[in-house]
Amino acid sequence: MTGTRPIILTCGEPAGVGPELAPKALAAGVPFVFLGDPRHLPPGTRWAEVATPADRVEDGVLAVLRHDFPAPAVPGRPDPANAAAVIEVIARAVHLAQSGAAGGICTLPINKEALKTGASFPFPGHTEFLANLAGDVPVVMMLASTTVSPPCRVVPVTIHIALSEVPRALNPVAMEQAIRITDAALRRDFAIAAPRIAVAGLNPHAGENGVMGTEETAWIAPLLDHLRAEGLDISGPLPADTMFHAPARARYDAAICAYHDQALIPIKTLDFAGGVNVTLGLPFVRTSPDHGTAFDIAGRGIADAGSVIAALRMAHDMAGKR
Ligand SMILES: NC(=O)c1ccc[n+]([C@@H]2O[C@H](COP(=O)([O-])OP(=O)(O)OC[C@H]3O[C@@H](n4cnc5c(N)ncnc54)[C@H](O)[C@@H]3O)[C@@H](O)[C@H]2O)c1
Ligand SMILES: N[C@H](C(=O)O)[C@H](O)COP(=O)(O)O
Repeated sequence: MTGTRPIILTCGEPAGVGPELAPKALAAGVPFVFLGDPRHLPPGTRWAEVATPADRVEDGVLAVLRHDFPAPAVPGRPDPANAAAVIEVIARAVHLAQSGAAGGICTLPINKEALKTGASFPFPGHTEFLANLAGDVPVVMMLASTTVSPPCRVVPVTIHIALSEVPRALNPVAMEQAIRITDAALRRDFAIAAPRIAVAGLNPHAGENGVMGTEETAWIAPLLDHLRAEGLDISGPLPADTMFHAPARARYDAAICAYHDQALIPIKTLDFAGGVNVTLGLPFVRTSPDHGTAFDIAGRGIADAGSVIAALRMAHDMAGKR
């Protein structure tokens, strides 16, 4: 069965919290294989090398698909010499997922700056890199809570761009694409038969009828009317400040937001330890914890594994539905 194929857990930035979270993630209780350099794992980790994702290891032992890095990992201090290998690991995991050898991928955090400095990484994050590896397919980034009720699921239409560029990048084509991809993924991957989507405005009070900005009246509201006429269940444009408290969240399954922080502040505030980043629209399953490399605590063994555990379980669950 598809859902029983292991998930590939990519090592991410080895100077971050990724390598210490990998053995803790065994608590997820789903089959997965760590793809990275075993020399970066914390001392005392019980691990065994496997040749393919399907190979079995003893319970309580981390299965490792070996990818040798040129330099050791010093917690909190990314080495530019390792940047290219971090990128190779992601590409190798995608290949394993696309070939059918793995059920999907779950990515431990990368440090964008370290990859840019060390390997001229031309993408702002995994999301854009994965879309490129998949053949430049349109994707959206969704972050989903796993431990709060009603759930919080958010999709920023614009992702890793400067705030000053948001009004120009936010347009009807991008918003419609985000809504359609989200609607389809909620049906396919989250088993929601009739998804309810809420759309945030860009401006305070969703523009308050043009008094505080005109994007809502000029094109967001007409676009939503058009999609409603097609049968999509959409509310909005809504004032973003009042759409994330519990009674408001009970009225929708996912919130489409204008920009990164409008979307990610509510989810990371409500469920930092259980939030999952999932890329929708890819031909393979990809999830990730919601946090970054956490250089300030890396190597101390105190990083919370809740988010990566939730991400592995979600990837396994999604793979089973495909
Ligand atoms: N999926 C990804 O690859 C991903 C996701 C988010 C951020 N990042 C990258 O990570 C780097 C650092 O980003 P940041 O500092 O904004 O966010 P961060 O999530 O790394 O850290 C923010 C704060 O949360 C704490 N924290 C993070 N993860 C934790 C955990 N598992 N347990 C306990 N505390 C934890 C950190 O110690 C820090 O105080 C950046 O380069 C960013 O782009 C990558
Ligand atoms: N924007 C995400 C966040 O702040 O959590 C994060 O940078 C991860 O993005 P990728 O999955 O594209 O690396």
